[in-house]
Amino acid sequence: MKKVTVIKIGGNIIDNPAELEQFLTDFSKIEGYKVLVHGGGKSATKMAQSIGLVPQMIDGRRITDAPMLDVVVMIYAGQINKHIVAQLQAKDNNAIGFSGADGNLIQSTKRNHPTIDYGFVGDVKQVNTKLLATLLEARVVPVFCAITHDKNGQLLNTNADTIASELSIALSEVFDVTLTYCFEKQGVLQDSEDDSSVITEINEALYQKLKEEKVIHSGMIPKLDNCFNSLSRGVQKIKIGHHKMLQNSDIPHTTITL
Ligand SMILES: Nc1ncnc2c1ncn2[C@@H]1O[C@H](COP(=O)(O)OP(=O)(O)O)[C@@H](O)[C@H]1O
Ligand SMILES: CC(=O)N[C@@H](CCC(=O)OP(=O)(O)O)C(=O)O
Repeated sequence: MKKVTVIKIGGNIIDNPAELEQFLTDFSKIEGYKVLVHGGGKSATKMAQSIGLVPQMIDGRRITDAPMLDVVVMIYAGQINKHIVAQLQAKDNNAIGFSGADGNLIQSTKRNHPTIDYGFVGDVKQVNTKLLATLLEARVVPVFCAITHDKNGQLLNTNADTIASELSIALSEVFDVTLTYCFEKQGVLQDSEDDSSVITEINEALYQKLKEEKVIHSGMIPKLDNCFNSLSRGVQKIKIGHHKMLQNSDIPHTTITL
């Protein structure tokens, strides 16, 4: 089976131009088929606040009313996505930027929660694996933002960690997939403020224990939930860590196991 590397970067890297440039240099050197998924929650929050909107997150998901949807489409599918694509082109990677609406690559359904109105938030329903595989075989480097669609003309805001996970699950039907979540820390840490406390391997039992002890909290909870879901649905390998590990596998990081 051919291999694919799926990498997700979050808002803390994107918001720091020097870090982003360094990440893209490391990413551009990865050989073989690869897919980049980016978030940008931090930039969207700043932009929303600058025009008087009040950002609200529940369980790691942004409440997305119509004005907030306009902001996230502009920031994720526009500003961030196009800058990343241009920077990858400068590094001789033939990147193309996609939302889930482009080529019907990621179709989702509007979240229907019994008590919380998330607004225009989508849960992934289906990936166009065939088109994605064709793009990879044509040596395109797909760059996905956190916007999907419902196939009835409605754009939806979808958590970028979940997009990376769902794309990886879909690609596992055809490829041997390694999914890496890159962020500003070295991995899942015993002490979230101490980069030297990397937990090198974490399984579901250890995760539950560390969650109860509040060692793992906030954004790391949905990230790890996505990881265990992906592993149980066919993804071969999942890592969490700093992007330095992309070019140097000796750098400590966390490997997820079932
Ligand atoms: N045990 C832990 N180890 C590392 N990070 C942790 C841990 N527990 C909570 N976190 C938090 O999880 C965050 C990463 O999740 P998130 O904010 O969704 O990241 P991103 O969107 O940048 O990928 C870190 O910035 C950190 O504050
Ligand atoms: C529905 C939902 O919450 N969408 C996310 C999408 C961006 C994202 O996931 O960005 P990070 O990876 O930088 O956190 C949001 O708007 O924050």
